[in-house]
Amino acid sequence: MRIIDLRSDTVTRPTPAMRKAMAEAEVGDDVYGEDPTVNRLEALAAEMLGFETALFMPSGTMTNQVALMLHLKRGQEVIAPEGAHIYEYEPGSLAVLAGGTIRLVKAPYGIPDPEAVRAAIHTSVHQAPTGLIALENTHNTAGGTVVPIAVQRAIQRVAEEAGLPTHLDGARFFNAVVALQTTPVELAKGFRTVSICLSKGLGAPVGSLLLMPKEYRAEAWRYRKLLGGGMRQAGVLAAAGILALTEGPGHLARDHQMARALAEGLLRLCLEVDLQAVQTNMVYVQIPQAPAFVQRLRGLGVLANAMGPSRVRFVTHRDLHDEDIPLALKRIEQALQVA
Ligand SMILES: Cc1ncc(COP(=O)(O)O)c(CN[C@H](C(=O)O)[C@H](C)O)c1O
Repeated sequence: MRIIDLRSDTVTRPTPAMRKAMAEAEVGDDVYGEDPTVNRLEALAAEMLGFETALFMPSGTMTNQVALMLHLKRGQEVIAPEGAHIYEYEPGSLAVLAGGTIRLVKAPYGIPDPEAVRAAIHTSVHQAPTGLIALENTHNTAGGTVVPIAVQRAIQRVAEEAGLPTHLDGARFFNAVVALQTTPVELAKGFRTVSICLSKGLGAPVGSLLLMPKEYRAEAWRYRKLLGGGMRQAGVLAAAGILALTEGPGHLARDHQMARALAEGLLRLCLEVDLQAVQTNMVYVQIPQAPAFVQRLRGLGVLANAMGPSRVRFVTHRDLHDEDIPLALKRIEQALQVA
């Protein structure tokens, strides 16, 4: 039975072209800055997003956390949208590594109100001083939803008026670029730092990049080393990362179409799906006893994640076959009947 893996776009495996590039990659010791393929990847990412430099790291958690360490002094607070990954799924790293706290602001569909962000900025001596404003685009737990550029700009203005830096968790940055039909430079503009993942929808096996001004690089490099993220002949991974950046974005529109088709199919099964939130490659659906449902579904050959007691997430990605969505819907219907 073919297993249809809809748990996440992190499950994407390297393409044959990536494996060939990995095998042939020119490498050196990246801790000495001598891996030519890593250097090429970092220069390519910086050029694509309009930043002065980029640093290659093993995960998006690390690129986010190094950014938080760069921006926050101990005891400072980061303002972020409710449901932010840096709060929900980066196991308390903010407190452990940056020594910071977090203040979540309401963000329907992952979109905070700029005035709510302004109101959340701490100025009183009795409060943890705000040190950073972070956004997430696309926003994972809101449904893979997109934050409009106008809202990003408005929040960047709020930050600027308060003398605060901004960070973008762009784990699915290119999904937002495709959904907004904009350019990477336009979407990244105005942020002090941007984290992007190569290992999700873009298809690389490993890796993320932190985009930043060049004056941050030395400190970011040190934090990466401190966290054990200094890699040696990482060109083997960076070679796949280069293809992820050059060829990956072209596949994302299909992922988004498949998610839409899945969402419409789930609605036909009378399941509760907010179609307005299905904007990229994710579909969240309300299903009672979600963990038990996901287990039943696994037995029928479809993998998904329960993201709460009654919430299931399905994520589409480039490794899926065209027939996988109709087949998955048939199996989901069976899993519902068994309940
Ligand atoms: C918005 C965002 N920012 C950062 C990360 C962290 O990336 P990695 O540390 O997994 O490379 C993720 C991973 N998200 C993973 C997934 O969606 O399956 C899990 C939840 O951690 C993310 O969704």
